[in-house]
Amino acid sequence: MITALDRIIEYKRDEVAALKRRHSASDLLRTARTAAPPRGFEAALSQTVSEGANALICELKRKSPSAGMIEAGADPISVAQQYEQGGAACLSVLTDMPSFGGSLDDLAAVHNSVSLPILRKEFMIDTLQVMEARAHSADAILVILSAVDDALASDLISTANDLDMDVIVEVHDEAELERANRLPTTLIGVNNRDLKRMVTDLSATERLAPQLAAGKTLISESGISTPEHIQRLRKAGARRFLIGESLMKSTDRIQACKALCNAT
Ligand SMILES: O=C(O)c1ccccc1NCC(=O)[C@H](O)[C@H](O)COP(=O)(O)O
Repeated sequence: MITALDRIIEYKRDEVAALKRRHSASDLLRTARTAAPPRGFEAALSQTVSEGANALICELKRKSPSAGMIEAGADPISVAQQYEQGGAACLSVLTDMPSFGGSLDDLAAVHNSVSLPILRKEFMIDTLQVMEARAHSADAILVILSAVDDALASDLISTANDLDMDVIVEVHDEAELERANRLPTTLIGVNNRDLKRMVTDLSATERLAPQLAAGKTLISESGISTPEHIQRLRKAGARRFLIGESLMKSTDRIQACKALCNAT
């Protein structure tokens, strides 16, 4: 069965080939090393949790394969500022255009309008994309284990770490979590979205949370929209949450963020 992720990875190969035609690794590395210093993504999450709040990573997401159009004309600056005012610990900016309507311009605009650390949410299949992320001031990247083998995952992680960026390794099931537990990084995102059936089910976090290795930190991702969802996921041990669609659709993003930040 061909999933939405398979389709995305297919065109990502063309995008990466075009990126390689435009830039050499040494050019991108040079630009990456002169970008604004990383803001400390993982540290900001931990700081928020240590202060007793839920650490939200709030996402700019104009559309998606599962939801279709969410908000085509969303202004990245006002969305990011609303998230910041609502108490977000960090932001996530989708930079994929064909499926999510995002871009690197969004990343730059958000970076310039708020002081929160930012995840470049992209489908990483080459270390050049990591350098490109840092060159555009991203503070963290996502490594989706369904899309890469362990060798590539390790390369992506070490490239990010060399540039002082943090990494979320994303898993969907037990087999991917076993791989994530062996990788040299702390943050593990359990994605509640089943990419085959295109449905979200918070029980993914509940099932996988106890299987995180010692020293790993859980982030629950996708399908979170209410304080009751947060309360349920907190019972499974989650304190860090990646939330996109429900906040993008909210008519009052600031209040929606605050309610999720403070849910116990
Ligand atoms: O959101 C999708 O439809 C999707 C499809 C294929 C690959 C990835 C997809 N989403 C990326 C994400 O991980 C979410 O944007 C993120 O976890 C936030 O989820 P949500 O709060 O449900 O928007």
